[in-house]
Amino acid sequence: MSLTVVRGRREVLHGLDFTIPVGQVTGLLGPSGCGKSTLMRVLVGVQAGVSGTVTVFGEPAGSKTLRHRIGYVTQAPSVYDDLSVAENLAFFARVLGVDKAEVARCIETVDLVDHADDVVARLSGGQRSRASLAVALLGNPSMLVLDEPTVGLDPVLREDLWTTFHELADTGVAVLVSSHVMDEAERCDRLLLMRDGVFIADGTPTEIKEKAGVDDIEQAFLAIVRGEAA
Ligand SMILES: Nc1ncnc2c1ncn2[C@@H]1O[C@H](COP(=O)(O)OP(=O)(O)OP(=O)(O)O)[C@@H](O)[C@H]1O
Repeated sequence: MSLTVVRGRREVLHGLDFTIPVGQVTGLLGPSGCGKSTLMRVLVGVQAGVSGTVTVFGEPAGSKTLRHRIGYVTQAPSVYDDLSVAENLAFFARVLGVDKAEVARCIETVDLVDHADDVVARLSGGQRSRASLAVALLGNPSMLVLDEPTVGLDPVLREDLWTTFHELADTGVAVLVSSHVMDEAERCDRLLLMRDGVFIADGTPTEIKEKAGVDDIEQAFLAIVRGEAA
């Protein structure tokens, strides 16, 4: 059954049907307030007011058995300012019951080895995002849900992060990345374009552009919206 979510008194997701494939980076793109974070909260099992059937690796979203299989990074930094990167990772590894050896692996994956002993408060915004991502990688999740992970980062850091997302997808992880900026679209293997709580397109960037008869995703988004309004 399709996914519908009511927040407060308003329905914010209206009957969505979708799958998130493993081994790919799926972009969830749409304007601010269209429902991207809500959809992500449903997948990790923390959203109330949900109707419909949402399964992740064959289990109902939010099942206890999925706890270690999903890594989630929200828009708010999820690391402690007064601990170093390594101390943060060691702390969360203990909380999650994950092997200590994981700490070094995750720090390496996000390329923070040179800053492992730096206190988070002294890191740049991009490095802080990487530290949050490293926490989400503890326990080797099969699915990564990343809510606007590249917001506010400079182009070089954004490029590096996208490379990391693809490397993770290449190991078989299902990577879901949200963004409200359409220029991130081309970096995704597949896109779910969202507006006002519905999907207006679902496909590869090339498929979506071809179908809309334009050569960039922002134009495709506008063409689809105008087409729907017509
Ligand atoms: N706690 C809440 N209670 C009621 N409504 C909410 C709540 N949080 C968000 N909403 C509403 O749900 C809708 C979807 O919000 P959501 O945060 O999912 O959008 P988004 O696409 O992630 O936006 P952004 O890109 O700004 O993060 C919005 O209309 C918002 O006003």
